[in-house]
Amino acid sequence: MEHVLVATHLNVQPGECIKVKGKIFPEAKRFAVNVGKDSGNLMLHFNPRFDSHGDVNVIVCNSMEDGRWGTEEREADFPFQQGDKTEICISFDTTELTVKLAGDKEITFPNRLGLENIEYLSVDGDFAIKAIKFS
Ligand SMILES: C=CCO[C@@H]1O[C@H](CO)[C@@H](O[C@@H]2O[C@H](CO)[C@H](O)[C@H](OCc3cn(-c4n[nH]c(N)n4)nn3)[C@H]2O)[C@H](O)[C@H]1NC(C)=O
Repeated sequence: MEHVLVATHLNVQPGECIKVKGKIFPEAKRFAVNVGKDSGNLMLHFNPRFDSHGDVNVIVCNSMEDGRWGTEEREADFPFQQGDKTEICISFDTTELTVKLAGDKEITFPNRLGLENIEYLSVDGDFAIKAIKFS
């Protein structure tokens, strides 16, 4: 699994926002943004799929605990286009994560791991990162 970016020791607190700006490859099949404690403990695996694992234009969200995937949640909205620039903003509190997307779309996902901060961020797949911003 190739990572486009891995960042650690971030200590992002509840209410703060992790902004990931970039460009989706023209022939993108999938990309993913992962946040959590480390690569095996993810509060959120945010995985837009253009055509991957049999999913077409679906956002798959999941968590991972000690290397084991949790139960997937699939989102109806798909505000992504291959070849487009996009920006996602991830924030969290003790109960849930919020992902702000283009077009004022918002997706929430339960904070299943109950983590109190985000130390780890990784981005992988068909996505060219332009900027990462913590605010
Ligand atoms: C229907 C058959 C059994 O269910 C399927 O089981 C697959 C394997 O677990 C599920 O795909 C995984 O879903 C995980 C989230 O729940 C992850 O998205 C996992 O991908 C991990 C991954 C791949 N990559 C990657 N980087 N670069 C590329 N090409 N791939 N990086 N991380 C995917 O391989 C897939 O989402 C799931 N589909 C359904 C409908 O449940």
